[in-house]
Amino acid sequence: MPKGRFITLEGGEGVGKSTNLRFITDWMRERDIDFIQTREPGGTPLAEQLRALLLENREESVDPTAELLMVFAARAQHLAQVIRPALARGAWVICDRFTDATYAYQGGGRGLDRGLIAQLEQTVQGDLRPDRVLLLDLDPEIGLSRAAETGAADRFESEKLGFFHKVRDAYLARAAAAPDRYAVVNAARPLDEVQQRLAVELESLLKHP
Ligand SMILES: Nc1ncnc2c1ncn2[C@@H]1O[C@H](COP(=O)(O)OP(=O)(O)OP(=O)(O)O)[C@@H](O)[C@H]1O
Ligand SMILES: Cc1cn([C@H]2C[C@H](O)[C@@H](COP(=O)(O)O)O2)c(=O)[nH]c1=O
Repeated sequence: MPKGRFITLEGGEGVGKSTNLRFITDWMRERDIDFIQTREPGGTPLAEQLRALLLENREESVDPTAELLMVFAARAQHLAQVIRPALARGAWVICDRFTDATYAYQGGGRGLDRGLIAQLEQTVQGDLRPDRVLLLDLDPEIGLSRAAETGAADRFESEKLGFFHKVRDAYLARAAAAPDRYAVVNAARPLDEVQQRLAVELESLLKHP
């Protein structure tokens, strides 16, 4: 049976995830790879409803622990309904954000305890972790100005610059701690260069399951 791969695409706001997801899915289609594209928070009707609740701007401030639990509630549903079944049939899964975003946004940005995040990760995912995390890294000032061109700011995008520096630092710290599983891609480089780098990572995943 073919072995699926679990790939996640990560990074701060406006780093080019949507643009590069199109490149990645085209790359898979050209190789006749059985794959699904999905995202977090979201990926099922219930998880998409939780996403809308998490992203919408609201008067009431959101307690960071409530935010964390909503993220993991969406993830539990997404894993059960979409990710685990796809991997079980041998498909590749390319997911726009996953638990590294929780370590970066709720851990780094909100300052929640990493140990608590790790406990929830183990409870919700068991031993399942992405095979490769493609981390698009960019100075948040550049990312936010790119993101501003694509629409109105949601609840996360409305945070202050310092929040996004903490998010970036948390992502980079995770990548530095497990360099075999993370590919840090400089998203400040021209798009064709970014995509050449992504292609190298994808080829290596194809050759070395
Ligand atoms: N390497 C790059 N160099 C210059 N501009 C880029 C690069 N990558 C993406 N962009 C541009 O940056 C903008 C944001 O890209 P994109 O929407 O793909 O980012 P995103 O991370 O998905 O952000 P968001 O979550 O806000 O949609 C787009 O206008 C895109 O064309
Ligand atoms: C998975 C996950 C996501 N977030 C935040 C990060 C982003 O601001 C939004 C998702 O929007 P985008 O279209 O991917 O930019 O959700 C988070 O805070 N924690 C998470 O675990």
